[in-house]
Amino acid sequence: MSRSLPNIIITGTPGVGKTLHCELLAERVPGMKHLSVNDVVKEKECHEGYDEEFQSWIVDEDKLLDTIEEQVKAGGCIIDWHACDLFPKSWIDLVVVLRVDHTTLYDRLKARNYPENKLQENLDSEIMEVLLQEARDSYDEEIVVELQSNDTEDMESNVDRIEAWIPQRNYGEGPGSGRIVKEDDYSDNKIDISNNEQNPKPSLWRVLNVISNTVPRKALKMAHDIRQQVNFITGNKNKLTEVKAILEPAIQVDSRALDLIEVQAATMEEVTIDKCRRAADLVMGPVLVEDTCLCFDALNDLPGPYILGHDGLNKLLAGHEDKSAKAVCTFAYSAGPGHEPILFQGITEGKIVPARGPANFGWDPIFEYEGKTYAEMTKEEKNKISHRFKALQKLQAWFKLQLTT
Ligand SMILES: Nc1ncnc2c1ncn2[C@@H]1O[C@H](COP(=O)(O)OP(=O)(O)OP(=O)(O)O)[C@@H](O)[C@H]1O
Ligand SMILES: [Mg+2]
Repeated sequence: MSRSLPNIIITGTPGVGKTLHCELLAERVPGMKHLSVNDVVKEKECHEGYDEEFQSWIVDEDKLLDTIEEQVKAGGCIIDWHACDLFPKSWIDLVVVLRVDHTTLYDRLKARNYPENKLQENLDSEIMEVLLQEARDSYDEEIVVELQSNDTEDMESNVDRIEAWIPQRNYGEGPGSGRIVKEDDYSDNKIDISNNEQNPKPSLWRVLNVISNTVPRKALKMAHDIRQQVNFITGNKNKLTEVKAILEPAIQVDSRALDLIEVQAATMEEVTIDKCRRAADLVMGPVLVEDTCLCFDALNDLPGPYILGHDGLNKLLAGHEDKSAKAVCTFAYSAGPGHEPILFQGITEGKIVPARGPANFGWDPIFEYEGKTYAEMTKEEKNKISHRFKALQKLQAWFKLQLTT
């Protein structure tokens, strides 16, 4: 079926400005209509209910396509949604992927009161070019264009361009018939259609990260399937609280207290690796173990893993001018029995001082960093600079990488 006006998808991460662009275009170009998938899903009940965890409607894609088919086939639709791969190729003449600087996106999502985890997931998605990749994977390269949407100037120029690309002609008659973007259009670098081979294919990122008010069913199912979970082996409640505060909700942390005898080994890394292997065998699944130590510069990194009481630690340094120390945290993760543990280490440099602050977590009162002991800091302050935070940051980054490969 031919159509005299094209169908355009305007896609991108939540908050890039899809709706704003669609509304402006629909106002400007006679015959073009704004088709908001979010609205159709809710008004025509093209969903299978509400997912509380992701706070999104689960879209029934078959029902959605049936509902809009007639309208789209007639042409002149500006389709507004963050997913684009479900629309048949024969329906679509142009795919515009809006992009935005992540600081600008942060401000826009913050203004919408997005919770921090949802905000972060969407920012990650934008940085990883998830939707651009999805568009390139789903449609012919020459109909996919990337446009910046940082400010009103960008928006005006984008709308001018798209308007200029809508000539009256027959669309939808075989491959390329509706091709309205030509090589010359890419000359000023505003539009980049190059296939970026260097980027890892972020197919799993998409399902985890683009969390909006409506999500495709298959994306939501996969998001649940690949939720990350680890068993943190510890009997120390304080450590568990810190690890949960830093890793959740991205990675669900369950805890198990196992009695693991520590081997005598030359380095703290060897001790941690051995402990991790034995924990994975016992739990028969993914485990995370942790070791913390204090290393004094004046004592060639002793006492290391041999932790003494506050007094003992202070006395060790009594005859030394140099009170500088490193707090070292080493996590080891194993995916299960037979899987080689992977280490993540974080180091915070400070100095040893007479105890200050509440004495309810190990040597926190005697380790001073930039004028405050760990014990004098709030949990939030400590969790931004601590050796444990730095190690967990590496662990988080590694988990994310696993999802993209
Ligand atoms: N190019 C731009 N210049 C200035 N402000 C913009 C621009 N694009 C979007 N905004 C602003 O950012 C906010 C989000 O825009 P909009 O609602 O159009 O995003 P969206 O992509 O449709 O998001 P969603 O996927 O959640 O529906 C709005 O307040 C809008 O005014
Ligand atoms: Mg919108």
